[in-house]
Amino acid sequence: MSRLVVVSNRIAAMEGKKESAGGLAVGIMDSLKDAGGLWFGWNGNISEEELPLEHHQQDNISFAAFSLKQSEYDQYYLNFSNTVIWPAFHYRLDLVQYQREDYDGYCHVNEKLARRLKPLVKKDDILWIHDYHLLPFAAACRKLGMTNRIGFFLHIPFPTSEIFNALPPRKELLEMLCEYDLIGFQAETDRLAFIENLSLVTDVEELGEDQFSAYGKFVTVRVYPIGVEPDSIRELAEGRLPPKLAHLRDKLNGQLIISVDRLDYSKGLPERFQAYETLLENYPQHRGNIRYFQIAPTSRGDVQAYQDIRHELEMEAGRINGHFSTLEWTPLFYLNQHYERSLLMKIFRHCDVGLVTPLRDGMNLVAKEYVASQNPADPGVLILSRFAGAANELTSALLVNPYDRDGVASALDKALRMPQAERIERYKAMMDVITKNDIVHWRKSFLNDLKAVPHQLEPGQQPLKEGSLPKPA
Ligand SMILES: O=P(O)(O)OC[C@H]1O[C@H](O[C@H]2O[C@H](CO)[C@@H](O)[C@H](O)[C@H]2O)[C@H](O)[C@@H](O)[C@@H]1O
Ligand SMILES: O=c1ccn([C@@H]2O[C@H](COP(=O)(O)OP(=O)(O)O)[C@@H](O)[C@H]2O)c(=O)[nH]1
Repeated sequence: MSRLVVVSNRIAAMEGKKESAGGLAVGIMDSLKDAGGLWFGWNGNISEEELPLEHHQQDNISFAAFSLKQSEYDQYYLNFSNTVIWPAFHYRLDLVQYQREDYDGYCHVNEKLARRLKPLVKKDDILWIHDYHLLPFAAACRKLGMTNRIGFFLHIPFPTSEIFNALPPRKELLEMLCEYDLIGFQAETDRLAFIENLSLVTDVEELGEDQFSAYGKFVTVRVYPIGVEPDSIRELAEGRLPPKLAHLRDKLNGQLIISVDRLDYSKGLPERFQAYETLLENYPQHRGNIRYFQIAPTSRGDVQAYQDIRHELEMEAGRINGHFSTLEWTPLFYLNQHYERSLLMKIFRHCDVGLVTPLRDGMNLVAKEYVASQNPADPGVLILSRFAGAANELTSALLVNPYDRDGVASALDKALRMPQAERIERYKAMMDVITKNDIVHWRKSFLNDLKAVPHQLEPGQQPLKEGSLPKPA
């Protein structure tokens, strides 16, 4: 029987390791728990020695984890993935710092990982590759003669051509992506942007619904919005708050606003703090009666732009508290630390407003988790950015433009005053979508399609010739 092999840069923490805060690891873990299989990815360690893969079994999931050399971590992860692709794909060309050797290092790591994975893969295994670190992975596998079905899911947005054209290796990246049998995106806008970009660099023949031929390859391109596990979130959320937090909850009178994000410039944190400040300025009746908690664990702290955003936020939080605090009241709690996900779901349930306002986001699982954690009889209100993938599904949230601080302040005021009947109605509409498009639906629809779509290498076809991956002209 064919096995599922998942490859992603970030994997869920193995026993005894620090948990990583990111939607990709959460989503894949939830999805693999059910299907079982092999999960191949980075163990988070740097080592100059070429260490054997770290193997570990957890229920029906086998983990195989590699470490990276310092130069690989720098070029593949920090520089090309997180200082070129991540900012560009989140529409921040001003933060892109491209160097040709980083792109070479990125392709080199992809080729090396494909070589390390190959001995673990059986002929009829199905490979599911995740996210922007691994755009060239299928091309690297094909070069090694691997004929398995290989699918790819992009967790972040795919930019339109005005942005994508600025990337020097844009043609090579698109050509390598066409080595996948199936490419999945979070939203229709991402899918359309990919097809538009592809059509600008090569002849694309439309073969049928969502199916294209380009560079002599068949590729199917569809949308699969990632979901959550609503039942397990509800169970976690219903559990008891740890005594210290329960005590704090009892002490805090008034309404609570919560935000949880990796500390990332794409999440719109300074803009959000300023919107909260506008709320306190323009709606003084809330002063002394509300508290805003921002949980923001450090992420990618070795990248300069992430250090800059951290300093900016510290200053903003200090400024707002300095301006509005009284002896009895602190308006903003900024917690720059990671919280266990099981605890977050309980915290969500006790908060009246979930404030999720990224400037761009592939999906944003926190938005779905906040809703799924609520008490159906007395739910809180979700305020959600129009620019998060989740806004395509959670249309009953209060949708806002995160750049419009007056608009966000007004939505906060509305949320804090919303009658129970309206909160219940909006919650029910969102739960219907969250339940229908849950994580099982995401996994099953992607994998069923991957098994059915036209395959790159039908029997008799020759794999790609040996040689290096295409380089920029
Ligand atoms: O692995 P890191 O560099 O520490 O970063 C954490 C993850 O961040 C990104 O998550 C995305 O995937 C989520 C689930 O699909 C989605 O909801 C969110 O909008 C995305 O930003 C990144 O894409 C992952 O690769 C990282 O592991
Ligand atoms: O301190 C934290 C912060 C976040 N998360 C989890 O990390 C994921 C973040 O995913 P999301 O899609 O919102 O954004 P990403 O970080 O992947 O861009 C969610 O499941 C959060 O519950 C967590 O467990 N602890």
